Amino acid sequence: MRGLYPGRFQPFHYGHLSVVKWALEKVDELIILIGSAQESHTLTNPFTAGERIEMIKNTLSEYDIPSNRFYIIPLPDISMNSIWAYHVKSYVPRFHKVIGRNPLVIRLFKEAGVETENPPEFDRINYNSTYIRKLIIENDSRWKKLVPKSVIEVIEEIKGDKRLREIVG
Ligand SMILES: Nc1ncnc2c1ncn2[C@@H]1O[C@H](COP(=O)(O)OP(=O)(O)OP(=O)(O)O)[C@@H](O)[C@H]1O
Ligand SMILES: NC(=O)c1ccc[n+]([C@@H]2O[C@H](COP(=O)(O)O)[C@@H](O)[C@H]2O)c1
Repeated sequence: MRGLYPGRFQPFHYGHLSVVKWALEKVDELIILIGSAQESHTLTNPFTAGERIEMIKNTLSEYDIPSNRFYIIPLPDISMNSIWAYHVKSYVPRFHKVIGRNPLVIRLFKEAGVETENPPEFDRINYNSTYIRKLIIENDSRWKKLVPKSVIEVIEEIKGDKRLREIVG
């Protein structure tokens, strides 16, 4: 059984990691779909698809999750929501179930006849990328408590915190 977990992961945080661990108790393999792969250097999507791949791959390795249990696949958005689920299907290995809490994503896959499952919310107040980006912009180091060590390392290596502050102006 293979599952699909879509998200923007801007950045990948402990809530996302908890969803991945939760999903891997239900499926043999998980496809982590990095959506909006064409986006970067904006307030809501500061990191490139490649940077997000590094964050996720390094985190899963940090947590000893075997690499044969997951795929990390970036995918650009398309202009038609009505065919997005089919667009995803045509780019990734076959999957049996979609895991996620984004209502539009769930709706589009349900309409395409794909089974969906909602993971629980893991401390959504703190594990929330919008909040983490806000803390980074405000130069508030509490963001470092909300993401895995591997994510801090990637953000520091690419000077992603400085990038975000400069984008905001
Ligand atoms: N703390 C969490 N617990 C459970 N699910 C989460 C949590 N944070 C995000 N998710 C889910 O993970 C998927 C990808 O989320 P996403 O990358 O948009 O993170 P986010 O924290 O919601 O970011 P943003 O604030 O930038 O939208 C979505 O289905 C979202 O509902
Ligand atoms: N028309 C489309 O391309 C389309 C539709 C629905 C979701 N998506 C993508 O799926 C991802 C969902 O992730 P989030 O829950 O992080 O927003 C986003 O990258 C979003 O752009 C794309």
